[in-house]
Amino acid sequence: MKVGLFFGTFNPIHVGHMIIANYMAEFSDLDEVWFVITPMSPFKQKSSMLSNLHRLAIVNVAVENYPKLKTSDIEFKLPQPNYTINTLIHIEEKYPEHQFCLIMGEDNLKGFHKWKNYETILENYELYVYPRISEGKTESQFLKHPKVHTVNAPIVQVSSTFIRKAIKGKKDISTMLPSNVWKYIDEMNFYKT
Ligand SMILES: Nc1ncnc2c1ncn2[C@@H]1O[C@H](COP(=O)(O)OP(=O)(O)OP(=O)(O)O)[C@@H](O)[C@H]1O
Ligand SMILES: O=C(O)c1ccc[n+]([C@@H]2O[C@H](COP(=O)([O-])O)[C@@H](O)[C@H]2O)c1
Repeated sequence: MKVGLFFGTFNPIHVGHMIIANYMAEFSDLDEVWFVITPMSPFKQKSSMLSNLHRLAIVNVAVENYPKLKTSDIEFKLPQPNYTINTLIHIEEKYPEHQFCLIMGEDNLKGFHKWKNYETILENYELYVYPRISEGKTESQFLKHPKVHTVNAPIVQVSSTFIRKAIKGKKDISTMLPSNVWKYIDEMNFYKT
């Protein structure tokens, strides 16, 4: 089976993430998309971060009605910050029967040369890149690379930061999260203080 790995902190997961995962699962040759919940992303500050288990629980709620979308907690036991190359090695060992690819926004591809062992990643894994509005230029070595595939998924400009702030500000942004996720977050009183 061909599996696309979508890495993120998902604090919380929102419709922007869901639409990309759904589009990849339905309109590319990927059989499944796995959300890999990252305890600590190498370049991100931990601001108002829910625990790993709570973020995983929210993503589990989000995917419960989509058989092609799954979650992975493989990074929970790996050293932090979580470098994707380490996770890929572990996931290959755990699931030798699957072929793994990376799902990445064009914004992340712009900074990909800063990732740990990015050359090794590119040599060994296909990258499924979706468009995002962002500053700067994507290096042509990446855009032209035979392992990089552009997938024309819709652009949705929502972020977890926006959602956290909006919930704290008592705004009703329920349309920006899957409805069962909104219900769960609301019941658990996440991000309200
Ligand atoms: N609206 C969106 N559409 C497509 N991709 C997104 C969107 N928001 C985030 N991503 C990408 O999804 C991956 C995981 O996202 P992440 O969990 O960091 O969410 P985020 O919304 O960027 O979070 P935060 O606002 O807390 O930084 C990252 O590679 C990120 O660039
Ligand atoms: O491996 C790296 O060097 C590396 C550097 C930056 C980001 N990543 C991965 O990319 C994911 C998205 O990154 P971010 O910073 O956009 O949240 C994050 O969850 C990490 O798994 C990985």
